[in-house]
Amino acid sequence: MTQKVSVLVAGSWGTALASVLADNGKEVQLWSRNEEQVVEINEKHTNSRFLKEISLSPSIIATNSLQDAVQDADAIIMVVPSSGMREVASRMRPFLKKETLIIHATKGFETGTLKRMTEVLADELPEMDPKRFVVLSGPSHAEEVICKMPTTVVVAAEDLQAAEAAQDLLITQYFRVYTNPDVTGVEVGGALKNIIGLGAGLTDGLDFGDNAKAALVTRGLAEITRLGTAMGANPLTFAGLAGIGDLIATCTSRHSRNWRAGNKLAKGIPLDEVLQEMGMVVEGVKTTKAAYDLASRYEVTMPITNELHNVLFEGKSPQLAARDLMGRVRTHEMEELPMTR
Ligand SMILES: NC(=O)c1ccc[n+]([C@@H]2O[C@H](COP(=O)([O-])OP(=O)(O)OC[C@H]3O[C@@H](n4cnc5c(N)ncnc54)[C@H](O)[C@@H]3O)[C@@H](O)[C@H]2O)c1
Ligand SMILES: O=P(O)(O)OC[C@H](O)CO
Repeated sequence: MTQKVSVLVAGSWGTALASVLADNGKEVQLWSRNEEQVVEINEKHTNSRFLKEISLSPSIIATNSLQDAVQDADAIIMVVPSSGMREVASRMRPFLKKETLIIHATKGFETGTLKRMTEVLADELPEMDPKRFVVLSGPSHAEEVICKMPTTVVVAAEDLQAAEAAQDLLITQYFRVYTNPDVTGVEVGGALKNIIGLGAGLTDGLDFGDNAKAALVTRGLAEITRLGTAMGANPLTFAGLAGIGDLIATCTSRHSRNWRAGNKLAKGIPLDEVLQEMGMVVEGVKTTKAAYDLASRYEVTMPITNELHNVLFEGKSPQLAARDLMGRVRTHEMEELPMTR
């Protein structure tokens, strides 16, 4: 029997994942709260606001009804920005079957609570087994996936069967899906790489050069690993797709919203104007604040996050932030490894 999969919501990434599912022969519903967008997807098979000039499979059915999208679904992929995860999860709860597989592909923490997205899902969907919540992450820009360009991602769940079920739903010739049991690591890696993506956009915008960007990515990975490990992640996860893989994509791609936002900040455009101009979610901004607070909660040193926080929210100039990063007290590369003289 054909599996029914619903994707919530019809932003860039949700639409690209709906497309992968349709190519994989699934019966796909794509939920949006925007009526005009639903009509456009069903009648013209386009989603022009998010993915210009792309024709979608006519088999993707858009709907405005959350009940229709949720009630008969074998699997639901949640791709709402982190700011909307709790609201959408709570609204779908009355219609949800216990057996439905819940996957999320959102990269961020909840503002205020600092919770990971599977923790927010566990709060709002208490009838569901949290071990079966799956997170999908990795280097995957919607603009390339929608064109069927070769892409690899990782799905993580505590329950291997749930991760494999997600893998089965999505794996295609051009979309290769790996499994990983480390939910915390995959969620933390996916969220924190956006901070470094913003920093890479700033670095490139200030013409700091390739050495500086390589340093940012490498030392960024060090602080992601430090916080992630303190939160319970396996450090090896950060050497994988949800860590270094996604850092490379976000810090080097012209598609990256975080890189583009950082690049605009380097031109002196104020943050609120940058976000307005982007018109798409830039998760790294809220994640910088969350990571700054998490670093304090877990007593972890995160100098890049700290300086980016000062640039975004305290009015510090990026040039001064870079100077202060370079001028930090001297240290050795692997803090955990003892040095001998
Ligand atoms: N775009 C990508 O290539 C990509 C790739 C991997 C992961 N992601 C992650 O996916 C998530 C979504 O990103 P995106 O790029 O698709 O965003 P987007 O800006 O393209 O679209 C977001 C959509 O969510 C809708 N929305 C926001 N709040 C909502 C709410 N409370 N209820 C219902 N709808 C709501 C908006 O109207 C919009 O349609 C982010 O966490 C992002 O980091 C994006
Ligand atoms: O466009 P960005 O910077 O939000 O990144 C999108 C994806 O997370 C890349 O894997």
